[in-house]
Amino acid sequence: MKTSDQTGSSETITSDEMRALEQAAIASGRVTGLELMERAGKGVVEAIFEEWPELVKDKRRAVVLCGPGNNGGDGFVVARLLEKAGWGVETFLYGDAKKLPPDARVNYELWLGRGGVSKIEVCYSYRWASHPVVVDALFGIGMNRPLPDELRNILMATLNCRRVAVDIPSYVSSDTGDLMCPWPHYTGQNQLTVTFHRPKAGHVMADGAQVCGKVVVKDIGL
Ligand SMILES: NC(=O)C1=CN([C@@H]2O[C@H](COP(=O)(O)OP(=O)(O)OC[C@H]3O[C@@H](n4cnc5c(N)ncnc54)[C@H](O)[C@@H]3O)[C@@H](O)[C@H]2O)[C@H](O)CC1
Ligand SMILES: [K+]
Repeated sequence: MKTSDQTGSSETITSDEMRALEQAAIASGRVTGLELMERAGKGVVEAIFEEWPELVKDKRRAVVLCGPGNNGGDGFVVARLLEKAGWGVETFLYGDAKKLPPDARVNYELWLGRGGVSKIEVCYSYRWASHPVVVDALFGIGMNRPLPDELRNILMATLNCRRVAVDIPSYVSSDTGDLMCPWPHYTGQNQLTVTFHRPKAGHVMADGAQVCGKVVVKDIGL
């Protein structure tokens, strides 16, 4: 597993340490959660074009799978920035938009100004081959229980696409690298994982070291 680190250190941190850093930066007034989310989404889009430069010129199609928390919020930022770059973007939300945390809700609303959001159930019968990029923004460091079967099945159907995990694939524990659902171990190919500030243990340990594929660490100014 390669980590290309733009922040100068590949030392891993825990999800608690990451949350504490984010909260301290926000509490200091140096930055807002919304600014951190925008930087995270921008970092994901940068990493996509760095990893697959051939995608820069064409107007491509992407699917963004957004979850009920701030990882989903990052996904709505990615959707907006790709659409602004001329891509055709479809977003799907797992959960209730009305229950999104504030920063994610802002980015959900911002995205609504540019495109629709479908319920994740629509993905159950999706033809994925026509989408070169699928962004997994379902769960990040807040994942705290096994992935529901219906979400696992959707992610399994995307194995042949260029897959981009926001922060961490939604079936990997960010603190242990354990798989949070039955998942084939060989699936690191055409998988890009874009995380923020520092790699997490889940990117370099246990099964996470395989299934995270190429891990890129983006600085979000913490
Ligand atoms: N804090 C910030 O300002 C920033 C956060 N970033 C991104 O945010 C995520 C962490 O967001 P958080 O809301 O804490 O957690 P998640 O989005 O990962 O998910 C929480 C959400 O999902 C529910 N949940 C957890 N596990 C499951 C499951 N297995 N099945 C169903 N539902 C589940 C849980 O109850 C919550 O509702 C971080 O990874 C970053 O991507 C920004 O990057 C920077 C700013
Ligand atoms: K994710």
